[in-house]
Amino acid sequence: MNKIKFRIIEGEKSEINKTQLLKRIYYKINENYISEDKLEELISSISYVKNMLIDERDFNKYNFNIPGFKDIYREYEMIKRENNLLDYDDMLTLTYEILRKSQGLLNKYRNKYKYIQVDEAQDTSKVQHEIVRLLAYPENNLFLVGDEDQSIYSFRGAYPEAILNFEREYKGSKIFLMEQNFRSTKNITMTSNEFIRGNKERYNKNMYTEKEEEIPVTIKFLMNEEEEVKYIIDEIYENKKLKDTAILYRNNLSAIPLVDALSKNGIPFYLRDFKQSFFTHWVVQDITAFINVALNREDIHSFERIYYKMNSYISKKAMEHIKRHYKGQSVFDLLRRCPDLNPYIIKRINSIEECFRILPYKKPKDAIDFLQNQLSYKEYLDNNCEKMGYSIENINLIIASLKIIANNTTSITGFLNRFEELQKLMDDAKFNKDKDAVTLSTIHSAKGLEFENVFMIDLIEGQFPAAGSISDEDENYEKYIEEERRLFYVGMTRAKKQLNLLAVNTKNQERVVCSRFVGEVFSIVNPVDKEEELSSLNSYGFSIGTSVIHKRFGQGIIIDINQETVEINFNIYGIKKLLMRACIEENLLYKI
Ligand SMILES: Nc1ncnc2c1ncn2[C@@H]1O[C@H](COP(=O)(O)OP(=O)(O)OP(=O)(O)O)[C@@H](O)[C@H]1O
Repeated sequence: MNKIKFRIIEGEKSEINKTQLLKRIYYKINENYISEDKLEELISSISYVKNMLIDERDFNKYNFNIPGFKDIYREYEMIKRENNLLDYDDMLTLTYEILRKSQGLLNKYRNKYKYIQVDEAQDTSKVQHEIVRLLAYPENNLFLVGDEDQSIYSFRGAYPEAILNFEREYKGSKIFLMEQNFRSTKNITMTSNEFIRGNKERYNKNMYTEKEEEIPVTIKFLMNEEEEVKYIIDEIYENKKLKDTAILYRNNLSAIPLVDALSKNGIPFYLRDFKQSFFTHWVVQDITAFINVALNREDIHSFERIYYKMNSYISKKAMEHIKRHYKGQSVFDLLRRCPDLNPYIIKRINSIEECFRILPYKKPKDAIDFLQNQLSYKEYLDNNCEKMGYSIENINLIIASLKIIANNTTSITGFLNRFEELQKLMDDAKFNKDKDAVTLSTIHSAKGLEFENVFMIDLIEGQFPAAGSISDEDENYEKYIEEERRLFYVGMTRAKKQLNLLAVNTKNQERVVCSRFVGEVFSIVNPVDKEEELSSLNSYGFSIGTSVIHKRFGQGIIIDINQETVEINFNIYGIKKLLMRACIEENLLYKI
């Protein structure tokens, strides 16, 4: 038999590295460098295709938000095939292929393993389940342990349906529900149990605990992100149990203002799995380049990064010209000496230089607003983000995080220094793992962990559920929301004694809508008798001016009401007229 030697391309140390290879292919196909977050998305998408056993011909049925995805995928597969390279996902698909083709090998392994046990079955992918199915047949001595309510990796191919369809797929099998919770107080167990019932794709479990009720689940609506951080710090000072406290968030970016505030207050923290990609993100690099040019008009490298991102009408040819003649002078002086410039362009160069002259005198946060508006960087982002495959919501979140750092500094040099300090603080925080320190983590990374005291923060629509690439008109929207609800549930069930859910009214000075999931928990911890609610409604329950949360439309204010209908001005969806009885009977509307 011919032996083929395969090489694995995973990990930084491998001879041929998967990420390097994908970066190269992306560049070849798109003639553009791939950013860190896009690279992550590309890797997940390839994993998804492999793990879900998706045929290339069906790619158009899926929403892969990566320019040239099909061509990148083909090229990646071809290079691996021609060079006998494998990534981790290929190890699964290849195993599956070999076992299907070679009856001899399949029999060998079937005989070798009489009993098969699978843990974390909710995170097991379709191809993994298919391999298990082949190996277990015909005895089917198969035992899966998992919790479909904690399945949070479907974006990279986890396949919880295998648990849900188990009895149908394996005739004569049995399901045992493990309903006793040994971790959390009664308050937390009952609230999270009720909450996850909002999902349909699940076994109907009745989680219970023999622990005491203890502290009720707390929901706080805070004015803004500064108040949110202040609230957490005050609570931590009161409790002082650093090691037993975790602050959990949906989006890695939420860590930035936290780190800023915790470090200033001398509270040690351990940062799980933070991706430094924030600091190297192209938007962050653009903004620092603007500031660098403002501080030093001779900084040609920073200028080259941004000259075409500010509506300057400076051509590539002019840029090449100044690079050729550059000897450490001001880029603006050089620009004015370019040949063939018309008076309009010269006027434009002068006005841009004036903006860069003013910028250092502004407060750091105003400086970011200024470069966005006066130097038209915002317009550049608005016009180009979607074209380049980035969601503008995400880009705005990144800018909002920068503004929070900026807001806590007094000069733009102070801002740049703090920015560097934060990078170092976050880098060093990974060494605090076993120290007496508060844990900061995304919910994804907190899976499997537990803490006495848990804060879930930034619980606002757009962040949780995240503003994904999926619209609410999409047929898969409900599936998407169910996955987000499971993630919320994973966060809630990390808490042993105290669970604090925090939402803000404004972020980056803009009104935001509280997460629908907070609304759902709110109605669980503040139950109302429906009949009583209906009769009080007829009199004074809800009235014009009452602030409400609607499960579907988020936060709003009642502007008109009668016995049958209620008219609400929603922050995001505008004015809607709804049937009062349906809102109450289906638990859709809550006062806040
Ligand atoms: N039979 C038991 N008696 C007492 N305590 C238990 C028992 N089983 C588990 N525990 C405790 O309950 C907590 C949760 O257990 P464990 O982490 O094993 O559960 P899990 O199902 O993996 O949870 P999750 O999937 O939510 O992370 C731990 O603190 C563990 O020590």
